[in-house]
Amino acid sequence: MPKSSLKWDSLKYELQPWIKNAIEIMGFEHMTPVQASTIPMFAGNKDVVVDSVTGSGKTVAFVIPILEKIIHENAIRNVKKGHFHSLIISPTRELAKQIQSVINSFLEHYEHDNIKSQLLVGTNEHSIRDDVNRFLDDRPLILVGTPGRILDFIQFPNIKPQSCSMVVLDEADRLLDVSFVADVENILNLLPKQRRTGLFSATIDSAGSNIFKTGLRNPVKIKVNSKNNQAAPSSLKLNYCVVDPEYKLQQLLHILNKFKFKKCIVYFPTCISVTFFYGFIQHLQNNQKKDNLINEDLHIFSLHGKLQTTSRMKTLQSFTDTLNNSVLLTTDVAARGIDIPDVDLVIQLDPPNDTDLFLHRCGRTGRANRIGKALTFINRGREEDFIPFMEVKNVNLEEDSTMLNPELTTENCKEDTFYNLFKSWILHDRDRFDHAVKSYVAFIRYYSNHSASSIFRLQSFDYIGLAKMFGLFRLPRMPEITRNLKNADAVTFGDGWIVDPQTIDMDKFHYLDEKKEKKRLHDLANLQKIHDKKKLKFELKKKNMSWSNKTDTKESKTKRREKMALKRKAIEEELAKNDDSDSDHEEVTTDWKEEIMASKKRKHNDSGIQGSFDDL
Ligand SMILES: Nc1ncnc2c1ncn2[C@@H]1O[C@H](COP(=O)(O)OP(=O)(O)OP(=O)(O)O)[C@@H](O)[C@H]1O
Repeated sequence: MPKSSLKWDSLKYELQPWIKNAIEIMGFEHMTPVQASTIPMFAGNKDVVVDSVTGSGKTVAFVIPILEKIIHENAIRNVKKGHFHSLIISPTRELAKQIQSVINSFLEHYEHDNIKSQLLVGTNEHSIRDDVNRFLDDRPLILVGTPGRILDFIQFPNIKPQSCSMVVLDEADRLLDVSFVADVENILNLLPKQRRTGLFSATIDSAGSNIFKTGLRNPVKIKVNSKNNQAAPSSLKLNYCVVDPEYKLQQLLHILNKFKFKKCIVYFPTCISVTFFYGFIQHLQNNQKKDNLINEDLHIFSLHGKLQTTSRMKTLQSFTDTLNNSVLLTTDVAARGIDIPDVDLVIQLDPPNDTDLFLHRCGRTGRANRIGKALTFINRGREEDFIPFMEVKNVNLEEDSTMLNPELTTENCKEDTFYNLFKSWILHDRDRFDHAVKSYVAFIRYYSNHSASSIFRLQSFDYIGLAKMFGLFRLPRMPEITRNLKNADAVTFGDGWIVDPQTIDMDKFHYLDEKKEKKRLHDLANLQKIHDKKKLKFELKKKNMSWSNKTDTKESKTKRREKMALKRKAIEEELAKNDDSDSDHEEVTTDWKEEIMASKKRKHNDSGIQGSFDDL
């Protein structure tokens, strides 16, 4: 698009003077291409499906049409108490809050205070009833929130969705995937059919035919790629480097220590790994003077979906407000939509298990034509196929190993003081060990769900390297490891030990927490008292059974119970039908008994000793 056609004056839609004023004060000299294409359509009478790269200004492209429509439809007068004019749905609380602040930054320039917005996100601080009361008191015209909370809210008797005339699904492909689509459909079914609908995302094609579930009417598709037809903006440098899993954390610290940045977002695969590594990194910072492993001036924050809403919002704000050397350790909760202008570096410790998320994560930097760098760690070996795989999706990644410490490879690094330090931190409190094991197991689970499963293969995974990255000295017992780890004995001390088992006495490995330690000692004493060999075997099995097997057993138990209940119901129905037929009764009873026998047999077969690892 030529620059002249991006002048606000050239827009084929006359904006309200106060909106023009707001745009000028916000310093938006030109429209972005997506704004130039979307505003006249959406503010006119068209439904839109907008597919535009990350950081290209989609929020303003739907906020301006909503504000314009409110004025044109005289919603301030026409929308009665209990009704609202527009609804914006977002997949995360953080994004919903951010959208609301963009709306408010426009409304600051409106001469009256009768256009208001309200945030609807789940929090412990106020209930839906509080949201409803506030809504009835404040009479906001625009609602912004997450699907679950919005659905609960609009089903309240006092809330009348009949006047809603505009609805926006931001990150629409995410809102239409399995985890949200049912709620979103239910919300849309409660809204009037005569409305304008807008779907926005940088990866909208992934929504496939689900976009038709949104009740679009003759939509216009607006697509804005970057200059070279790439799926990422041209201001964003996409790099990768090949690393050995066991040195990943050290490489990350090396980069954070050695390179200058304002804000850096580091993506971890799971919530538990964020808390685990955050804990260790905090320890390194507290001992910075002694160990000198992390720069004093780094400000480290952690954010993930298992934290309370208020704490999440506060962390994001602190990260935004810290101007230099600010590092956010996070998960995909902060992958989509989050707009923090000064983020100049994104690091992914592993590619995400959904390839669309790769673009969203990278897109937290290089926004609105600012320069940004996104670096992805790829495990040496099979994972290197990820690069050509992404090329096919119009995502070109360039290798850049210049930020790495070349000493940190399995070949070069003989004595690993960092690993020893990590290990001794874990050995200080058994809770840390439990945490490490859980994080490790969660990672394997995460890895096994990769959408590109031919590249991210459990069969060729470096389980020992990963265990070292988590500071573990013994592999947890998992079927995935037993099945896939070849030559375990050659590289370990046997029985899952990565270090010499003589050096760690598991019976003396204690919890700092008094209660936990008391229970551990009590269980240990009980175990020592058992002289009956069979019982001891059983208790040991219970204690050492692998984490994932425990879950599997629980799951299969529930499944079996459900199956039995269904069977019982079917038999009862059958009996009721054939009340007077003895032979049939006999046949059914036999069948029922057989089922019980088979179930007992199954239980018996399942009860072989599973493992001898002393983990969870
Ligand atoms: N016309 C404009 N000129 C300059 N900057 C703009 C303009 N419009 C929006 N921006 C800025 O661009 C940045 C990115 O905008 P926004 O968050 O809407 O992107 P997005 O396309 O929704 O990205 P994502 O797909 O990652 O959600 C914001 O900081 C916003 O203030």
